[in-house]
Amino acid sequence: MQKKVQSDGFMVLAINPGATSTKFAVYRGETVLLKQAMEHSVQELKPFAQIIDQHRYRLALILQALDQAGIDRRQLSAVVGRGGLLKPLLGGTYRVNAQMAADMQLAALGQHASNLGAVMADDLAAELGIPAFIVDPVSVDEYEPVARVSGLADLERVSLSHALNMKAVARKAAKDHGRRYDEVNLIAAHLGSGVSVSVHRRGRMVDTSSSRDEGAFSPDRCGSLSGFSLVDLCFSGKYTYQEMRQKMMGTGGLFSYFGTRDVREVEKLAQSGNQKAALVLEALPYQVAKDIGAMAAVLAGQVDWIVLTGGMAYSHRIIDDVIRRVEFIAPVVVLPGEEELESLAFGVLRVLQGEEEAREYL
Ligand SMILES: Nc1ncnc2c1ncn2[C@@H]1O[C@H](COP(=O)(O)OP(=O)(O)OP(=O)(O)O)[C@@H](O)[C@H]1O
Ligand SMILES: CCCC(=O)O
Repeated sequence: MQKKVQSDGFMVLAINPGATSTKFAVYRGETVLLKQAMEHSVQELKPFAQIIDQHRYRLALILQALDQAGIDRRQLSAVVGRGGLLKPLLGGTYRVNAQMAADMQLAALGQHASNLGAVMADDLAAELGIPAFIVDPVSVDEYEPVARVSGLADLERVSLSHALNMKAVARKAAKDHGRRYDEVNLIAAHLGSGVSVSVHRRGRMVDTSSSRDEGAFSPDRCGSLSGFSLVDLCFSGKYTYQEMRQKMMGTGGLFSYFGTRDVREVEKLAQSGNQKAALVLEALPYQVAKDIGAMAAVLAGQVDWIVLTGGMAYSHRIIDDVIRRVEFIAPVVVLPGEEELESLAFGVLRVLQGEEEAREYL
């Protein structure tokens, strides 16, 4: 496969599929040429039985947007997608190969919108004869053996998290302080539709919690629950297996209390005097702070910075309460939103420019 390079740098399309949105951007070198987020309504995605079935539909929307913006896709040097629920792997940039595409189609480790990223990138790259990549997928696993022990011999703790954004903001926080990611100790918390809290010890993400199955709840995920109560609910006959999984990730968290995943709507409820909303909005940062405290113990208190990121980091009500509870541990850096498209594109640029080797997925 030939490397296409324009006179003014490599041109990369980055694709970040979320549960209800597809974000994408085109970069020439480090300059962004086009950045868009398309929202998908529940109605729009209803015809697709499985999340992965949406890949052609979402890709067609991106190609339409490129045409409308006058961007010739034949000029692209590479396509990169957000990496999904793959086998556990080290952080870095991976070439999409047949094994990865097949694993994403099968969704053996579960359905997740990020599974679309590799498949969409691969589809377009194959048409254009250019390489497809993913960077720091949700299954980045840099745990040490001690972090894998769950306390029940049947089960092992797994590393599934918002690795892409947390590694990106951890790198940024280190760089902004004149340090390298691999020489500092950080705790990064991604506060989005899902919450992940992670420990970064000298460039490796050695422990995480994720509201998908552990730790703080989030706008639509329930996080840790009382084990006995959960088992009772599963066997109560009230819900099917699929419904219970949906409760853990999709209709849990704030959604289960208020029927919305939007923190701003719950904030409005609280401001209008709804006491339940005020209480649940107090519990969310309380639980995030508890996770951060636990991760500080992983580092034996040797924490350079705590970094808070994700959409909820725009909420003063939430973020100020987390800061109040954890600032005794280390200085807190707030980087609201996400750096995911940029991190995807820059991860690939490092490979195209020969600064880093692409990893092979086995
Ligand atoms: N300005 C804001 N103030 C308060 N909350 C906000 C604001 N902007 C976004 N949010 C909240 O952030 C959450 C979504 O965050 P984000 O956009 O990072 O998530 P996502 O990309 O949908 O999912 P994920 O981060 O789990 O991949 C929503 O609950 C939203 O209401
Ligand atoms: C699957 C890990 C990240 C998330 O909760 O979405």
